[in-house]
Amino acid sequence: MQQDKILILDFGSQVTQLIARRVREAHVYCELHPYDMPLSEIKAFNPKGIILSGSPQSVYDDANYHADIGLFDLGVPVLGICYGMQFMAHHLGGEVAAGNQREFGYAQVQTIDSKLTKNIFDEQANTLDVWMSHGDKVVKLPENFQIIGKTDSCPIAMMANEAKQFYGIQFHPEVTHTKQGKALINRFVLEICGANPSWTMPNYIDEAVAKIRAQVGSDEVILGLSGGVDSSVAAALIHRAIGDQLTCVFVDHGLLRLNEAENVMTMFAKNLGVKVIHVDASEQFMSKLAGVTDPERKRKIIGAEFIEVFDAEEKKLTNAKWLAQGTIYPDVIESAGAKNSKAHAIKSHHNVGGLPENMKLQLLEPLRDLFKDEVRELGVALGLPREMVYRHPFPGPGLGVRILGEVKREYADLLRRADDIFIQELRNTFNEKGESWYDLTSQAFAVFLPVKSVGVMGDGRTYDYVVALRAVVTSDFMTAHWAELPYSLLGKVSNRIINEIKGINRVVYDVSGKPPATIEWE
Ligand SMILES: Nc1ncnc2c1ncn2[C@@H]1O[C@H](COP(=O)(O)OP(=O)(O)OP(=O)(O)O)[C@@H](O)[C@H]1O
Ligand SMILES: O=c1[nH]c(=O)c2[nH+]cn([C@@H]3O[C@H](COP(=O)(O)O)[C@@H](O)[C@H]3O)c2[nH]1
Ligand SMILES: NC(=O)CC[C@H](N)C(=O)O
Ligand SMILES: [Mg+2]
Repeated sequence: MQQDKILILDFGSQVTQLIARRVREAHVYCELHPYDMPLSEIKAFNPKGIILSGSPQSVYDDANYHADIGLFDLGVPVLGICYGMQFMAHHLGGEVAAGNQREFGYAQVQTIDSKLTKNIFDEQANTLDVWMSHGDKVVKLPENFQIIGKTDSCPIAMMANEAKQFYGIQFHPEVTHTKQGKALINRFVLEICGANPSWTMPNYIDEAVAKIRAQVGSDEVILGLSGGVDSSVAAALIHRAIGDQLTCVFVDHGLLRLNEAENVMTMFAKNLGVKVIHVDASEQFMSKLAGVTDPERKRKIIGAEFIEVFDAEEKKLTNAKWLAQGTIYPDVIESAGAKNSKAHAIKSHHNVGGLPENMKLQLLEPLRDLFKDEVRELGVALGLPREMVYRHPFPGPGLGVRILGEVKREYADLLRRADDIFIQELRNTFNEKGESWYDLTSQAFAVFLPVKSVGVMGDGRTYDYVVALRAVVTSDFMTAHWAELPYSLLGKVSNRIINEIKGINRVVYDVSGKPPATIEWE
């Protein structure tokens, strides 16, 4: 089935990804492309509508970001958001100027009837509660446009050429702070563009299965299974498509969570009938890591060892031509961004993603177009248990980056148990709305500090290790707040860890945000 598609041209706003999220939530497929996508490619994409994003730039600057204005002649509806609106105004004969006052945050827009705002109001007729973030504004309308919304400080807050179905809005409908934002995007996508809301997970599964079958034919596929969300969902999807042609390799580096290996094997091999090779490489990893304390060296060693193990397993398969990976859409967008970035390398992230080129395998990445929550929805639709699909992410190097300094089996064993207690208590403690603290945090874990402190237990002196608890709330893992866990929960976790695990006599809670700290300690 041919999906209707919306094209989003990205002029570099911080929140462009959210536009894509909102369109997908309306069950319409969309893709995000750089603003300078050539017109021929835009035509070939055949969008039902185009959305122009916001931007840090100003349209009247020489260095402005310039999309091909031929897009206004394609006969498809266009929605310009913030810079996108200013771009539309600037190129269709209107005028944009620097405002004398930056407008940032909440504003109320008084609307005038238009197709874009039809039926989106409940009782408070004709006012929108919106989030603004701009310094420039449209000061003169382009020809055949009319004002469809205004605020006190921004007389042209919304504009439209209804005949051509061009709409410009100065605020950001994609952020949740804009109360009717979702409704506005739905109006644009479903009513104005007339896109068919056929982007649903069951439809997606059928399509993806057919595509995987066509792509791999009778070849064998190999996949690194971590027990995390992305590789698990990829495995389930590919298994649905090609059954036993898929072989998963699950590497136990000795730095996994408590019972992880058993859980992964039970679920995939036993319950789902997926072929999984369980490689116990813990000796190999531990001996390579012995005596190494530098975080970057540890990461490099773990990465290189992963490759060794993987390479060796691949050689045992006779007909493997494909390497499957759980790459998801934010990975694709971020790595495109990273190519032009001059950003500092803070840590080398390791997964099997950096496999050596001489493996000569072609990449199979069936989740490339999906956001994380869509991947989760897909996992549930494929029959994976919710508990696994809604897990916190777990880094490839595992406990290796959560044991500070030298990694020892003894430390890993203590840490695994402490971590398990923390996670159990998060899962079993709820806020007043009945949500578990596990679900209220984005990632939580324990960290092993190889320092000893003095304690007293049962009238005797102890001299044991320290464990730090880390829990963060974040939507993108690029920035994060430490989670404000209830003291009673922290108290219970601390008590249990110290009482149940001989060797740990002190528990501390990490109250650092990212930045300046990172989420993992190494
Ligand atoms: N222990 C492991 N054995 C085999 N492959 C692994 C292992 N750890 C990581 N990988 C590979 O590295 C990839 C990237 O890891 P990453 O943690 O980013 O994703 P994930 O584990 O699938 O999902 P999540 O983000 O939920 O942890 C995985 O998809 C998997 O293919
Ligand atoms: O697959 C991975 N391989 C890695 O090497 C790695 N290092 C950090 N992380 C995860 O990335 C997110 C951000 O972590 P940091 O704030 O510590 O950089 C957090 O979710 C971390 O758990 C990794 N994931
Ligand atoms: N968020 C935006 O798109 C801002 C656009 C433009 N840079 C302005 O300040 O008005
Ligand atoms: Mg993982």
